[in-house]
Amino acid sequence: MMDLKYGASREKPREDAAMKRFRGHRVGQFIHWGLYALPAGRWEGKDVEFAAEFLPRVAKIPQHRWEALANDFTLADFDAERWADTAVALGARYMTITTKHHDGFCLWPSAHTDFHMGNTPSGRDVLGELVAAYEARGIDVNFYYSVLDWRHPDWRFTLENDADNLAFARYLDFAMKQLVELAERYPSVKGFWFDGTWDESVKANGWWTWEVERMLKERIPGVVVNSRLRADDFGARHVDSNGLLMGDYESGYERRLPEPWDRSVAAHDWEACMTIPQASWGYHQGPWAQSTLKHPWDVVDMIAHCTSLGGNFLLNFGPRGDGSMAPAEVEIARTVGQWLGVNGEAIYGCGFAEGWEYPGWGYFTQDSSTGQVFAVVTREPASGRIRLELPTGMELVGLQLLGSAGHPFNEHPFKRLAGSVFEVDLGGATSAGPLVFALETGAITGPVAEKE
Ligand SMILES: COc1ccc([C@@H]2N[C@@H](C)[C@@H](O)[C@H]2O)cc1
Repeated sequence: MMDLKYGASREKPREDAAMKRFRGHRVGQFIHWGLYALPAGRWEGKDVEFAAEFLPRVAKIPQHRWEALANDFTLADFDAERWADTAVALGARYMTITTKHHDGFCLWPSAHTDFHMGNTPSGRDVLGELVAAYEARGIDVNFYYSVLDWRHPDWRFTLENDADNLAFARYLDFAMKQLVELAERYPSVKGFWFDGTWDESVKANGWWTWEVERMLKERIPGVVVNSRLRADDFGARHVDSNGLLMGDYESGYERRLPEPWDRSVAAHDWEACMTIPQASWGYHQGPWAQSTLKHPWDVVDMIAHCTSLGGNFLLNFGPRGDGSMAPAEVEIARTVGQWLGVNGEAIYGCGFAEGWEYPGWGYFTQDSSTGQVFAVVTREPASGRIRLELPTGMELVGLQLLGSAGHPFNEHPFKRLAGSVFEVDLGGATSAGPLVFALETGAITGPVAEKE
């Protein structure tokens, strides 16, 4: 083991109440909102087929023209209560909001820059309104903060000379001041989600990332910080040079999930974040994005995939430039939330089902406190039957389709094929979307058909 000053602060996952709460949430609402929602992927009449929040870079928009968008950021249709209602509709237990994205615009009236909500027509404190609205509904709020800042004169991608080092030191000081400001202004925030930390300049300053984590945890006890913030003494990111996870959960899964399904992922806490269109986090009005929206059942599959490996799933919403939520995204939220309303007991507070192999037709999840195992069938076989392989020595006593309220176990037809292998006939099971069964199991006691 190397002697690291700025490596991981712990070898094992956190087991305190705040981390257990975050872990049990399983489903979160990501929100990307900023000036980029105004052009929404279109500039000078042309659709730019790239993530909407990258427009100033991809379309090479002069800084003064990008900054002028602040004058159009009127929040005419922004209503934090309605945003929070979409999180309730989705069944999200936490929300992560972009306080500042790569363009440097701040959704709060920061004292450390002039590029913020205070210098827009409404002057409203968007973060303050969101924290109040979400927490009034019992939904935790986390802050996304981009360390990368395209606008700040002291930002550097690389550090080529002493002048770069001096400038970047000023930048890190500015960013630290903004993070202290966020912690002081919004002390009820439950987590920080850092992005924009891949450049050489940040990797060469692992000490600063270590200091940010320390400062936040000192000011907000229990606060949860993602691994993406962290670099160690040698610039190793997410996982330090001794192979230990930094931060409180691994946050490398962006628009992808662990494929193939791999139980080793369940060794630590992690979260995957996902767009609803194929590849834009900010609202993109063009058919390039709007023709690629995910189906609610694909979102359900992703939620169950993450839960089955002990991870959280953060689904992104990109509100429009006027502050309204995109209707198509709200509709997806509602459908997923209705499914969670019936089947959420297989997701919330659940995780990896130790001893159960990946079944192929969906996922096994296990309630972390009761031990109850669930079968989430997201890819129903054409045969209409699923093969249920229990851990060796166990047998299926009965199973209950969630949502079939009050029906006893063994309501559903199944038969033993051999040993701990059973077949369940899904025929006739009706439910809106993927089926979920609660499994009643027991140890094999009597003689059974020989092992297959
Ligand atoms: C270099 O490729 C990327 C891809 C996505 C990002 C940002 N991370 C996501 C969570 C969004 O904020 C996206 O803008 C940054 C750089």
